[in-house]
Amino acid sequence: MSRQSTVIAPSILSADFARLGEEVDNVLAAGADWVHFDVMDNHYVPNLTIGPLVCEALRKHGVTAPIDVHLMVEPVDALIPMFAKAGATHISFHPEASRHVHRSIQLIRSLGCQAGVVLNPATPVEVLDYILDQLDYVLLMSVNPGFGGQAFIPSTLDKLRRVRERIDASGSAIRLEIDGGVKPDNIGEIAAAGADTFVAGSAIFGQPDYRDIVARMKAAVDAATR
Ligand SMILES: O=C(CO)[C@@H](O)[C@H](O)COP(=O)(O)O
Repeated sequence: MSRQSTVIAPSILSADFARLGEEVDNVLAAGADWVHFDVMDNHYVPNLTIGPLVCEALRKHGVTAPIDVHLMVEPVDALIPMFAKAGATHISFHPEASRHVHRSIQLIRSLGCQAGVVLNPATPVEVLDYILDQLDYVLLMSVNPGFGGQAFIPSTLDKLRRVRERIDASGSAIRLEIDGGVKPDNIGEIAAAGADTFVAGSAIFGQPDYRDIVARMKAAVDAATR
């Protein structure tokens, strides 16, 4: 398996927004690798969150870590340049929300960002067939998008294995990211099924000790993949 290095990407959806800069500083100082930035439009998903201004504010605050923007919006193309300008390093979108998926991927890459597509729990993996060679990462949703704090959908494990097979067969360094219901007690089996990049919101934010929870997650991944 051509697994990439382990990345823990806390979803700021579960952070205290009144203290966002401090929350992000603390979680990065605790050993997290990326900032996962959930953008919801109350149209593609039934919730409304944050936009490029907040991404830019984190950069101005001094955040230098990768910012992994997950667009849960429809349509997607107009927001891509705005997030690239605001400091996003990674931008992913849902294929159902773009009329021209290949074009949206090319747009992300043309702006110097890493491009990902996001598969909902009911989106078939075959959607990757004609775009995998254009992607830097695939994000599998293990909950229905729109809210933090939901339970991991178990059938995602089989889907992870199927996507991992496709990535390995491609021979390319494509990351496999998982998002939704990731906790210290299931991250090991999720890693064993093929994920290397782990989004976790409610499991991290709100915990008394970010360093402890991030370390426990990384240790569980190591134990499951060594
Ligand atoms: O994109 C989403 C939800 O749509 C996720 O990023 C969640 O925010 C993850 O939260 P937890 O399931 O880890 O609490």
